[in-house]
Amino acid sequence: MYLLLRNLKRLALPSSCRFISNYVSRMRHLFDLKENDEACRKALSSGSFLLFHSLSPLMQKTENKYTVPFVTASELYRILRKLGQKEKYLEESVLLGCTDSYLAQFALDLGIMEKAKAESLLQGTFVDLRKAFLLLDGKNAQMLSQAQALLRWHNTHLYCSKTGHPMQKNVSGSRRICSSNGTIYYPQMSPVIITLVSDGTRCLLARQEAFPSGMYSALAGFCDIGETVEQAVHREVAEEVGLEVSSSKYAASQHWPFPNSSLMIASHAMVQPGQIKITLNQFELEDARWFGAEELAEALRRERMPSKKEMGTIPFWIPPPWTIAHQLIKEWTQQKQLC
Ligand SMILES: NC(=O)C1=CN([C@@H]2O[C@H](COP(=O)(O)OP(=O)(O)OC[C@H]3O[C@@H](n4cnc5c(N)ncnc54)[C@H](O)[C@@H]3O)[C@@H](O)[C@H]2O)C=CC1
Ligand SMILES: [Mg+2]
Repeated sequence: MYLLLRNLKRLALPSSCRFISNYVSRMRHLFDLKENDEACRKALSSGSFLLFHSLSPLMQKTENKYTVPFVTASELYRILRKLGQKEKYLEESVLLGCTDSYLAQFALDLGIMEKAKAESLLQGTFVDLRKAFLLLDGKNAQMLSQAQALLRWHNTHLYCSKTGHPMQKNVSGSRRICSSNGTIYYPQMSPVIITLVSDGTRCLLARQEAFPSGMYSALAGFCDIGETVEQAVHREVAEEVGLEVSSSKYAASQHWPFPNSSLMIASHAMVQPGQIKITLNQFELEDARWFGAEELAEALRRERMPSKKEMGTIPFWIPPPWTIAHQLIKEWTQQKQLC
């Protein structure tokens, strides 16, 4: 009965597309591809693919612009053959989404193949994702973030953590199943808070030693088990800069692939009146400072990471426009300049 209902539901999908919005019908189509291995296998043969090598995405440069190409299935079959792989390798792909015309989009890592040969056949370069993020716009970066996080999760969950037996991925990559006892594992994300602390006239940005030179960002930190988002904001600000938050307000969220896969939950926070003395936690941060609206407005006007050659020394700069940190800084600065 269940199977009959499932099949009827699946059969009903294309005709129902006439009555519901494109978005809803695409989401139903994707749900079907995630749940149904046969449908997803079929979608692989007409889909398009973002390619990675050892988790570094393929990028192509045309004039001064970097793009992230989607390679068609037929082109990919041809390249796999030239790299000595069988067509079956396509099933290592993970499903990302689908186009407005229901063509499925996947990501595939060619890490077991020769990198230089793959780059030459694909006329592109596999670029470290952190570097790629500084060269791309928001839409491309968000797609790469999702793709790399999913590929990484599969790559690091080859065995069941309970039985030690190998796990198999379903065709879409929405889960892995233990070959011994059937336990299902789903891709995981860690909740991370990111908060822009303000004293009413300035806001606080900080940098870690590992950040690129000159870059400052909002305070961020992983949520502890058992904590609410508000508690995590309170604790992280106290831990990292020794200040006490009096209120915080949710702003937005963003998926972030580093160091594994995080859901960044962004907020604006205020400190207790008069509490503005920063006590830096030197295990976590290299520096933290208060910045005024003028200084931030200037940083927002700069499009990209400043070049050393142009500027002599690297001035203060903030994360790229599509990052949630940038969005928080922009919102705060716009609000201050309206006042
Ligand atoms: N998208 C954006 O605009 C921004 C994103 N971020 C991201 O926020 C994340 C968290 O920021 P941090 O200041 O590094 O966090 P953090 O302040 O919690 O410190 C990191 C330390 O937390 C510990 N930790 C606890 N749970 C962890 C987990 N699930 N995974 C890894 N480490 C864990 C580790 O000891 C690690 O060294 C980073 O991944 C960073 O890339 C940071 C700033 C801007
Ligand atoms: Mg932190």
